[in-house]
Amino acid sequence: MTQTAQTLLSNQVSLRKVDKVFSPPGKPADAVHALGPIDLELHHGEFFAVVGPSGCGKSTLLELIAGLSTATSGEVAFEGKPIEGRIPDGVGVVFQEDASFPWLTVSDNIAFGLRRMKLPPGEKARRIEKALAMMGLVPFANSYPAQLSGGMRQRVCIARTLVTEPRLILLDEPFGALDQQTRLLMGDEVLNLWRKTGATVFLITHALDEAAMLADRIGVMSARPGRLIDIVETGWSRDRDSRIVQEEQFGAITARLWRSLRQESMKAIGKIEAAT
Ligand SMILES: Nc1ncnc2c1ncn2[C@@H]1O[C@H](COP(=O)(O)OP(=O)(O)OP(=O)(O)O)[C@@H](O)[C@H]1O
Repeated sequence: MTQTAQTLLSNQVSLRKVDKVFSPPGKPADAVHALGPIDLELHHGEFFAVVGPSGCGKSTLLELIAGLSTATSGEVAFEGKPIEGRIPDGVGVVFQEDASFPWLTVSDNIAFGLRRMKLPPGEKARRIEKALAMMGLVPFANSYPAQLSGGMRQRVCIARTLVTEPRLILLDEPFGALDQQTRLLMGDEVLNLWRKTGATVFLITHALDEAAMLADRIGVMSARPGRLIDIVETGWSRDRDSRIVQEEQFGAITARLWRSLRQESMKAIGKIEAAT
């Protein structure tokens, strides 16, 4: 096999020279160059996190991979096919805000993830049970979101994505609204589901410690327009959990992330101050 063919096989997502400019119609002076140029390959089964200063284009990057937004130039592909204007089959997305439906039970919230899939009823029930079990929600299957904590509601949202059995899971700051201890424990949950499903995970986070604990590789973005200025390999084993935050290597990784980010974050804050 040629090296190019091998690279194509091992890369699940590929971004080539991708730029995103938001241009309000009829107002060229208000165009915002949000991102790019970006080149990035995500490997099958890896855990990739992205950190970057506020407003640098992290969510924009995730939306391009999710097919929720279209690149102004360049190519974005999932499993060798261009991503065009819709979430590709095999991709699941979880957003920061609690997106559970208050009028549905936990079970029905999870079933909602399957609404567009034609599955035999037995298979539907099997997947819902599996997702409930994987996210520790079995005792709450008939509860309503209002009866759950914020962390549990976010688990419901993750379970709703899991039922589709995605090969790539996109997480946009999914624990941003949770307290620090719950975030660490949710990190363990996500590591567990990453191991059990074998899916690739792409996580956007503003928390350097979260990226350092969870990811195999961490992409560091510059201030807007966001480009990748560093990629840090953590070197953790696949069976890691939140206890690694006590390890020396953990401190070294977060220190390296901060070294790469500090100046970019100051630029981002400078821009905010200049604009206000
Ligand atoms: N639909 C849009 N129209 C115009 N500008 C947009 C749009 N979406 C995002 N932007 C701008 O693009 C830039 C990048 O936004 P994005 O939300 O991707 O950044 P982010 O890194 O995720 O931010 P944060 O860390 O604050 O969540 C910002 O300047 C934002 O205002």
